[in-house]
Amino acid sequence: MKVIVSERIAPEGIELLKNEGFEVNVRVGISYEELLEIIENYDALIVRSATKVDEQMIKRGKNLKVIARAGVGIDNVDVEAATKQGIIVVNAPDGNIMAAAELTIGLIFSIFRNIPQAYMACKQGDFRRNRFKGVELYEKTAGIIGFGKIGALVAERLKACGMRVIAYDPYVSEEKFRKFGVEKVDFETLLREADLITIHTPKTAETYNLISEKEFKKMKRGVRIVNCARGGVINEKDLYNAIKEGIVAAAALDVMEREPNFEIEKQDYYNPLLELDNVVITPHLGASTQEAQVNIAVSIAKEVVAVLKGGIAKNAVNLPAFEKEKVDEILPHLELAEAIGKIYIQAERTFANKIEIIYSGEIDPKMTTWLTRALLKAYLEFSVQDTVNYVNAQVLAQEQGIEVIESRKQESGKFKNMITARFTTEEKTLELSGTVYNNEGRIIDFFGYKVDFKPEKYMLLIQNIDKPGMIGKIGTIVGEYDINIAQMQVSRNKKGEKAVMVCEVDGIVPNEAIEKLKNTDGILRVTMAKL
Ligand SMILES: NC(=O)c1ccc[n+]([C@@H]2O[C@H](COP(=O)([O-])OP(=O)(O)OC[C@H]3O[C@@H](n4cnc5c(N)ncnc54)[C@H](O)[C@@H]3O)[C@@H](O)[C@H]2O)c1
Ligand SMILES: O=C(O)CC[C@@H](O)C(=O)O
Repeated sequence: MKVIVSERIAPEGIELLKNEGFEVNVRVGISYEELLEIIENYDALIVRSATKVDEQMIKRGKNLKVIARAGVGIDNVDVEAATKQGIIVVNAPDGNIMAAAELTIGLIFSIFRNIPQAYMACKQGDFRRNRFKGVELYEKTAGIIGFGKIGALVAERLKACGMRVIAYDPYVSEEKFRKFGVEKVDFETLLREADLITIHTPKTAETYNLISEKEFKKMKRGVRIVNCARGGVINEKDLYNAIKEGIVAAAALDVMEREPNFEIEKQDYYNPLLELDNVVITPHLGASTQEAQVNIAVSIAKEVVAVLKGGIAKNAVNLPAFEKEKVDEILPHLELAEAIGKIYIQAERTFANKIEIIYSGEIDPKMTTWLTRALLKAYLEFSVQDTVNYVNAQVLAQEQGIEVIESRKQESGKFKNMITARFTTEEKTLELSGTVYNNEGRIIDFFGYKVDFKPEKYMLLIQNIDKPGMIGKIGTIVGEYDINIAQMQVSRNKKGEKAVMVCEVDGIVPNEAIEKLKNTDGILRVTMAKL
């Protein structure tokens, strides 16, 4: 597997990838055109904020399995195009939040006390301090737009400076505002009341140019503005005018709509805001601390390893999200859902035109889309040619004409939680159910037979007539092929009628042995399932 890294990330991440046996090509500053030429040779692409991963790049990346954004914002990656191509997009949502919050605070102090300007003057031998009289944060109102991870860290710090903190974020619970002691306000109130406005939203269609001429006109005269989130959220031309008109006293921007190439020492980059003395500009430094860079590189490398090795990416952005603490909880459920999909398709080998998945009891509703995808992925891996993964499983199922119905039930009988999948084919409907207890998935209903077994790597699934001697016959035949039976579950609904046996075996039972088993008196069906 080959990984290309197009921007500078900490060596700890590169080492981690190499130690996992991947070939890592670090090409810091590679041009868009060159990356386009070679991207098809790679399984993973690691970028920061400067590499444009657009639809064209993604289409050319025929072998890409994962695009990793070493940072938070993924606006430089066409996630939709990646999803369509079944490419997992991962980011590192937490690694640099403290770094970005602290830079924000630094920029706020800079523009309240003119620190960069005073420093520049001193460097030039001018120590006159009267030009740099600032204002205090104490008892002023700070307006935070975007009360997410970084917004909340900034709020805590500004409160410690004695500021009144108000925030606008329609997507955050009242509870979070209460927890941080921050006043929830609407957008208009924030614009009207804030002495400081600091932006912490992602760049989306909704936030693009969120602060433009109209908004500047509603602001307090003398307001100060910081953007350490994403360029484009503030309309730069309108900001320029608002500063010239004296509405905005000072601004600090770590991000801009068009950013220069951060790898080139000197370049022809022009932005009129650079001409204004009361604007402080930094080169997208928010994430640039030693700690954040190591955090991010390691986190992203782990994600890439997980995807390339067929595991689960914790920070996949084009998959339904769940909190990181939930990983341990979700994993056994995911494995169980996959096992159900794999067992059904291998046991029946018949296309189901309808799959109903019923989640009962204590299963976090946020998990269920993942579980459904896991089940479909496992099912489809046996029936479609394309590479199936969590991202494209639902789309592929739809394309295959499978009606997928997901539902929830409160009661789960004697089990704490239960996943039931009902597969409907042209002829019949079959059910498989499982539960997770003690962090382990177990199948509890095997096509209408009550069982209790842990899905294992190799399983021999047998339907037989319930009569004496069957277990012995099966053991003898697989034994002839040097296959050991590690465990066996037998279940019947009525004495003397049909029964099932699920045998955990130590390896794949050869076809010849399967044929022998099928020709044995009393055995109705035999399949080998590999999970
Ligand atoms: N300068 C840097 O180097 C740097 C470093 C890290 C993060 N960032 C950027 O900082 C921003 C915030 O990051 P985060 O980790 O806090 O993200 P987050 O997802 O935790 O928080 C973003 C918040 O914005 C809110 N939001 C979305 N649309 C909104 C709207 N229209 N109005 C108001 N609020 C809205 C969301 O509800 C969310 O609470 C992102 O843009 C990220 O890319 C920049
Ligand atoms: O790559 C960087 O340094 C910027 C990171 C930052 O903008 C982010 O969104 O995480």
